[in-house]
Amino acid sequence: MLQKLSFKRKLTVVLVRTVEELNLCDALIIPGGESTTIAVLARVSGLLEPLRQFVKQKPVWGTCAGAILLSEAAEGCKKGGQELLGGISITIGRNGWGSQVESFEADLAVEGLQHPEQSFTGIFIRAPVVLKLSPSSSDDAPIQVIARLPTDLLPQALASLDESDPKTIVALRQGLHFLTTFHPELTQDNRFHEYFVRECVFPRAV
Ligand SMILES: NC(=O)CC[C@H](N)C(=O)O
Repeated sequence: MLQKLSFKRKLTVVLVRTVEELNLCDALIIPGGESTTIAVLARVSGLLEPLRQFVKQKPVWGTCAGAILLSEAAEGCKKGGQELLGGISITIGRNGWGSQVESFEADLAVEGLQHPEQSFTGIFIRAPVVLKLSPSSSDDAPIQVIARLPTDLLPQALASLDESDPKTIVALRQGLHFLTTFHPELTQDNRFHEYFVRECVFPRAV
């Protein structure tokens, strides 16, 4: 998705599996998958602490499981809890829309993307739900909501939610950090990738 974008500046994409590869990067996307597994693999490959340091300094976007790892607190974790990287001051709930069979797609209106008049197809696969926004100190960057799930599309169990409830938030940004609870990379639409690079990565690159 990133390689299909064209910017005036050069963008080099690296797959990160080691500390050496991480050290090559000015920004990082943590993909979806399974957040507990990603955390365990990060620990055994010696990446957990380097990732925590990276998150403190550089732009990071987490999609779905990646969004869980970027959250300061998570609910619905396996016994014994789960290691997180933190970076975004929210509490997130794993598998908040239900199991795999309750995965769904929804057309989202998103501000800040190119061609904002065109909706974006959000693909939600055992997606997490934003439970609480909790900026802990006045030093924290403000949390900016980028997209919400329209209340008429909410799963039955959540249908009565007020549209300003944090649970309707499906994309948000705090400073250099960005999360989507759905999977933009599973569409052919790279406007979220363009947004992340334009808004979070290039403005601070020297
Ligand atoms: N599509 C996904 O990334 C699913 C995330 C997964 N349910 C988790 O809790 O880690």
